[in-house]
Amino acid sequence: MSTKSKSKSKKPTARISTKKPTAGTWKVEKEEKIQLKALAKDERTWKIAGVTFLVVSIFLIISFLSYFFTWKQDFTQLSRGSEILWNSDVKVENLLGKLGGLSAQYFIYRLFGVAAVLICTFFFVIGVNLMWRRKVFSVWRNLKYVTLGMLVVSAILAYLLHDEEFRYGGGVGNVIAHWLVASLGKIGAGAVLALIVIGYFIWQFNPVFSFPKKLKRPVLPADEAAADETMPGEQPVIAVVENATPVDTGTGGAKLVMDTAAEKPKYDIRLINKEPEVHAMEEEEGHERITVLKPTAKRPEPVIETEPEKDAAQELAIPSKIVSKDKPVLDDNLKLEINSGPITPAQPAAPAAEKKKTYEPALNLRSYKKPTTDLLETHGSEKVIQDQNELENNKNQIIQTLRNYDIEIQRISATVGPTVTLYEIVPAAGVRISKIKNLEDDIALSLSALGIRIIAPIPGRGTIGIEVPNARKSIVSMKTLLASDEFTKSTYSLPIALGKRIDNKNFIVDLATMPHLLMAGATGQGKSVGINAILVSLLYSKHPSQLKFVLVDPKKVELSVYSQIVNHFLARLPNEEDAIITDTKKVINTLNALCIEMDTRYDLLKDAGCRNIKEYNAKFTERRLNPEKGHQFMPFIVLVVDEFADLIMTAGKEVEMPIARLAQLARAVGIHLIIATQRPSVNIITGIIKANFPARIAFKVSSKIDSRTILDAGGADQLIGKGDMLISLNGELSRLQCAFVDTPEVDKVVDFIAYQEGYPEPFLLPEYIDEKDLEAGGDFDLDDRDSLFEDAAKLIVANQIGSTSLLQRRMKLGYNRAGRLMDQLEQAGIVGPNQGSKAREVLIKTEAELQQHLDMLG
Ligand SMILES: Nc1ncnc2c1ncn2[C@@H]1O[C@H](COP(=O)(O)OP(=O)(O)OP(=O)(O)O)[C@@H](O)[C@H]1O
Repeated sequence: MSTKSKSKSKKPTARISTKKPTAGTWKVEKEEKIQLKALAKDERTWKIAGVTFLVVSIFLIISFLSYFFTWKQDFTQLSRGSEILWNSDVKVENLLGKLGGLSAQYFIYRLFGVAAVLICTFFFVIGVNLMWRRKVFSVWRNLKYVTLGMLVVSAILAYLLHDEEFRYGGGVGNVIAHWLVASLGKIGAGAVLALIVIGYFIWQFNPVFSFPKKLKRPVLPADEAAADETMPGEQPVIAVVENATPVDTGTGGAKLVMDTAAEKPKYDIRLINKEPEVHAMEEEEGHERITVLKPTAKRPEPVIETEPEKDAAQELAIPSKIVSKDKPVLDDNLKLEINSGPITPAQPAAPAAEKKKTYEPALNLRSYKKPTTDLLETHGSEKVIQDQNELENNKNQIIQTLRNYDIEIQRISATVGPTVTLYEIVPAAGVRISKIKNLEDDIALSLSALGIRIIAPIPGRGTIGIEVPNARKSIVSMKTLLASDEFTKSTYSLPIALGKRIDNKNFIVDLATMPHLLMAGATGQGKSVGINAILVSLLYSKHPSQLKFVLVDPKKVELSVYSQIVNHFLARLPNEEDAIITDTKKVINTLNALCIEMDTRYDLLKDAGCRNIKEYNAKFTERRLNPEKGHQFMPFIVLVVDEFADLIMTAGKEVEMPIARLAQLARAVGIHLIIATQRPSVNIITGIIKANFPARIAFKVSSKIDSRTILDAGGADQLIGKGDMLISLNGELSRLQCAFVDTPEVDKVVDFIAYQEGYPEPFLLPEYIDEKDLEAGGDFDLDDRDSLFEDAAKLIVANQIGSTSLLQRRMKLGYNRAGRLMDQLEQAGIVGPNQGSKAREVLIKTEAELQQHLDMLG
């Protein structure tokens, strides 16, 4: 079903009684239903409900808190129950009056005691979710915790404080505690409650229990030290080295020589809050490993204390213990036992293996769940229909037709696919293949079937193939492909389930290796379904932190459904409202912004010494790249352009050039392109585009020329439509039946994702300002400074590097804007002139000086 038909079906429908209605009643009934439905859908209704829940939660918390102070005075009155509400003579002290007092008395005294305050969070969570109309917090999880928490806490408080005047555990707590004491005795009940608390803490915090033991060999590999470049807000890593002999290296750092020959450890070494550069060096004779530790300047310099054993102390350049100024100094008699267990609560001395905790990009949307296959439909029976008569008839006709042209065959076999059957023939010796190929039309005519395609020869098989459409075709459901082991267990970076081959094997490929895809097909032949199949595959396999889409949809309807997941999976330009781009001018800006993103990513890769996004992300997740230097986890970016012809017609080179540039270079940095067009003519799929899109898909096209344009081969004109397609990949042409995913299914998948918590905003692409607009701006006028001028000046002065790419990276700017800022900084006398490939000189040395300078500029 196309989107157009979908929009029709989405209109609210009124259920109309089949009884013949009288004119008056019929109208009222219909209107009422529509109004109620509309009311439920109206966002204001949701907001009002949300505010109501929030008010209830605030009401309860205030009345509960007040109750803790006023219960004594109010108790007798409140015990009379709701009757006091109507009795104006009754006065209570609770801040929220009689209703507040009654609610508090009910929840606290009758039910859960102090633990009743947890119930307020439940109303709060529902209120917030309703207000924002999405799952900001998980109601189900909250309900679990609140219920369990109230039961356990009330029971514990009732058990511990049963003699108190105030009912800390409430009625429910008392009942549970009494029952436990009656069943298990006082000690048994206490033990059970303690067990629940301890169990909860173990479950929640998973503490490490281990006996103090001596480590066999020192552990401080280079990559662990690199991992010490902690993420902002994290605990500094504590490295523990034992059994080491520190020796002066003369490099300003220190060398720790691990002496495995020593019977007992010479030194216990502990580094706290260090930021070392660690280099693993070659083994030395008699020593197991050498590690050079060199503190860097940025963090507080460690104070070094020495506690060598006996006279070895004199040889040492560095001490056996290094502690930071702002951390508590460790006990002088450091013992190895300290290593194996937690040292102090503030300094989690994790064992070496645990210390190397990797950065998990998915953790910032921790509760995100990938869509499940039950959201999708199974279309038709899925079974390939083998009609024996049809097979026999076709076989005989093929043999007969070929015989008419004096072509004898040795053998014929058939493979029945979802849409076509492949007859493979082995011709008799001496028959020229080109002869069979030339007879394509005649064979088609005599088989009186559309869509005959002759493959002569089938590469690698030494046979000639004749594909004949099946009389009854089966639909390949997306659901089957996504549920298949090939898909669920695939290790691909960007797995896409495209469809089934003629031999019914699932065709699942990695978009990351393709690395870009060109799609063509006449209208109504399955292109939109194909694009949806690709997008849905990716949505099923990737977490929002790993993938972002840039969607270009000049037709405005095809991809609009994905706008709901803008904060999960979409990228957009800063200051743009719509993430789905429909306007040609914005497409140009977006493509150029992607080029900037590509360049920035290349800079980061270069800085990290990585060749591609995979290596880079691996290094980043191992915490070997410093986010303070602009490094960040790179999600894949997939650009989808639904109607490329429209763009090329209106914008020509302005669109073609950035697309070609991206197609040439963007693969290594994880940017992949999917470009679709209805009109695969040479002025649209130009040489330069074609050269950079090695993977191409053709649905049915209207002419052989179109087929040649897209595939460099005929055949696409003979496809039978409805998702029948040819894919040219790595120089090989395969016929597939594209997976079918209907628009309502896509809706469901998108809803499933949209309902979950997303990021606060879409992934932002760098800003791109058209050079033409810049030129129009003319010379820099100090009164007309860029809004980021001051920030840029501060950044440059703080770093003392006059580099445009620094501005680009740290301020997430496009090249043009960063360049313009740099020019303005030059004209303001903050940096010197351009020095080619070298960074500009920074003329102002301190922040104070800069402030003065800026004040002077006014
Ligand atoms: N893989 C498929 N399996 C079965 N039927 C399909 C498949 N793909 C498309 N169809 C059928 O063909 C119809 C048209 O497909 P689709 O909307 O994808 O065409 P299109 O090429 O995008 O057309 P347009 O360019 O006009 O939007 C679908 O509504 C569906 O009925």
